[in-house]
Amino acid sequence: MSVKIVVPASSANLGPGFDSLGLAVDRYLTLEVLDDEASKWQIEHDFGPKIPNDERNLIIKAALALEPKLSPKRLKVTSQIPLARGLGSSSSAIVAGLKLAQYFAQTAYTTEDLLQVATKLEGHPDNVAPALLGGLTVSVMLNGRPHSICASFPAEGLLAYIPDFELATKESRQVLPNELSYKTAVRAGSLGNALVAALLTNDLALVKELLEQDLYHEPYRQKLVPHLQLLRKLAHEVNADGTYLSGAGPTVMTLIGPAKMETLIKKARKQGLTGKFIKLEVDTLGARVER
Ligand SMILES: Nc1ncnc2c1ncn2[C@@H]1O[C@H](COP(=O)(O)OP(=O)(O)OP(=O)(O)O)[C@@H](O)[C@H]1O
Ligand SMILES: N[C@@H](CCO)C(=O)O
Repeated sequence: MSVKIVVPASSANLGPGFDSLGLAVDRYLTLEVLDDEASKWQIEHDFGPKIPNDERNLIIKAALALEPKLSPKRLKVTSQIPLARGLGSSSSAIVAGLKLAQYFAQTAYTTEDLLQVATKLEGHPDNVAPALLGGLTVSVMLNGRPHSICASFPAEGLLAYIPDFELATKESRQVLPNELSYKTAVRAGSLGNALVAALLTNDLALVKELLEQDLYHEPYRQKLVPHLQLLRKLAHEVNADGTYLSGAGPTVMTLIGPAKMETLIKKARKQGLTGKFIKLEVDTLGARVER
């Protein structure tokens, strides 16, 4: 009986929800077990030579982080999630490895166990939580452990603009400040609080305002993603419902009804934006094992 693990992509931050809010979306990484009693760890993929095919691969490293005694397997991974684009590719790989270990381990690991290890490996919970749990997640670290509250998401459509260049999270985090002034920190926190409240009460008009008011990361990353402000301006012209930097970028996400998407895409092409547009929906299931 072949085992298949499916993990959704994720879009983190949602502006002022930096390092806390995340949303699972309907593009997937699929991990297949070709041989569950192999002589050594192997993983087939088409991500290119930079990605290892042995136990150095992030998927296998995540599996062994949870269950070090896991016996070697021959795996195959395919993915619709572009690497280093701000759609949670690393988190999808980590969660896939943890689900693999959970499936084969003798120990009954809980979802909370997986979230804890995933967050440790990724460094923050806002991509791994939606990848694991699905939907919209609001996460916080308490005593070194991640806690994620799951919620539904009010928008009726998502349009991602994926530029044709990579932006590694590590590089994108290097431009962030070490601290903020007390006044800015208080303001930034109130914007994030209000965004969560607007999302949980389906107040889309308020979500639209708050999504674009981040003070934690977008102002500093702007120079790395110059297309963000242009797309935000064009989205306002078609009366979309808010635009934010997806994760560490360079992908930009716009909340927009399907009927307006083509108009926005045409405007963007006229302005010389040559990246890929993909229409997305929220994934509500999160990571799952399919037989
Ligand atoms: N399926 C995979 N298998 C193995 N390694 C992967 C896989 N997907 C991502 N990675 C590793 O993660 C790196 C990309 O992670 P990074 O955090 O920079 O971007 P991201 O996760 O795509 O975007 P973001 O975290 O901003 O949403 C890749 O360069 C690769 O090293
Ligand atoms: N919150 C993270 C998401 C990317 O993994 C960041 O913006 O750096």
